[in-house]
Amino acid sequence: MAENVLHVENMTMQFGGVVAVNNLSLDVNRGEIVALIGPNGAGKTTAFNMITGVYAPTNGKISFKGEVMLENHPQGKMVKNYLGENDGRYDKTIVKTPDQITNLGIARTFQNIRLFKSLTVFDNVLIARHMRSKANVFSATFCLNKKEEQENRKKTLELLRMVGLENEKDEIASSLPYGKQRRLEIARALATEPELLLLDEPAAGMNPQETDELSEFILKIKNEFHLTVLVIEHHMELVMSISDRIYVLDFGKLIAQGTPEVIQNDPKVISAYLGVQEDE
Ligand SMILES: Nc1ncnc2c1ncn2[C@@H]1O[C@H](COP(=O)(O)OP(=O)(O)OP(=O)(O)O)[C@@H](O)[C@H]1O
Repeated sequence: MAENVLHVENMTMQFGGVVAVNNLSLDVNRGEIVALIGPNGAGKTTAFNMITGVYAPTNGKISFKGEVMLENHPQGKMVKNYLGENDGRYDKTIVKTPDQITNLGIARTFQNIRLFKSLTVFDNVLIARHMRSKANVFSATFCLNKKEEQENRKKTLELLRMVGLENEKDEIASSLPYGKQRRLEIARALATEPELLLLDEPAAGMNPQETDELSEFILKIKNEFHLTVLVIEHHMELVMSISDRIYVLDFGKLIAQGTPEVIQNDPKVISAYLGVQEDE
């Protein structure tokens, strides 16, 4: 039987009077690539922000590898103002910071590339490794744990080799072409040794050749790093070519789920996208 890695249950995020994500449930099993798609403003990034601890959900529960990782229910003013479903179903408040979630084995990239632009490719990845290892930036700077730092540097180089950025290791991050900056951002996420990788619009801003290379790259790192992947993407060709299963959000609500074939032919999905321009 498939081993569940991520289980999202009745997750709702309400900002004031806006229900950005409305009672979303989804599962991602070990080794799968699952896509979360939907028109602009459907709530995809908000869903990622809850899973990675950026926002505490207003209501609902999220488990990672069978253990409850986050749980919440309407509190304070929201008790009266809650517009979502399943009110009263959850009674615990379990919160985690993004760092704690990274340490559990979940890493993400962002819609807008977030690199240390003036640092080298090597240092960008090395800093990300410090998130995971006992040595922090302070102890690394002052060489407090030489052996561990040597190991970090070795692993950083190995990772750059695996993602095809070894030749660019001494280049300044901002000088890389766009496609390679995206690859570096993914390498930084991999440096924290995740089991679950969340990619937020990895093909945004890429040309067709870069997008094709990205599809291959995602499949390659999935296999080489034994990853489970949840990806938000507007680029339908990429989504359909790499995903095992797809969830579709519209106005915060799940409107369809299934294999790429099922989703492509679902009238609800087609109508949600009608008139909506695809971001390339
Ligand atoms: N911090 C916030 N405060 C208030 N409203 C927010 C906040 N973040 C998101 N929203 C609203 O929640 C809704 C969902 O936004 P979200 O960015 O999650 O959509 P998305 O599907 O990722 O869109 P896109 O494809 O354009 O990136 C939108 O109506 C947005 O304006």
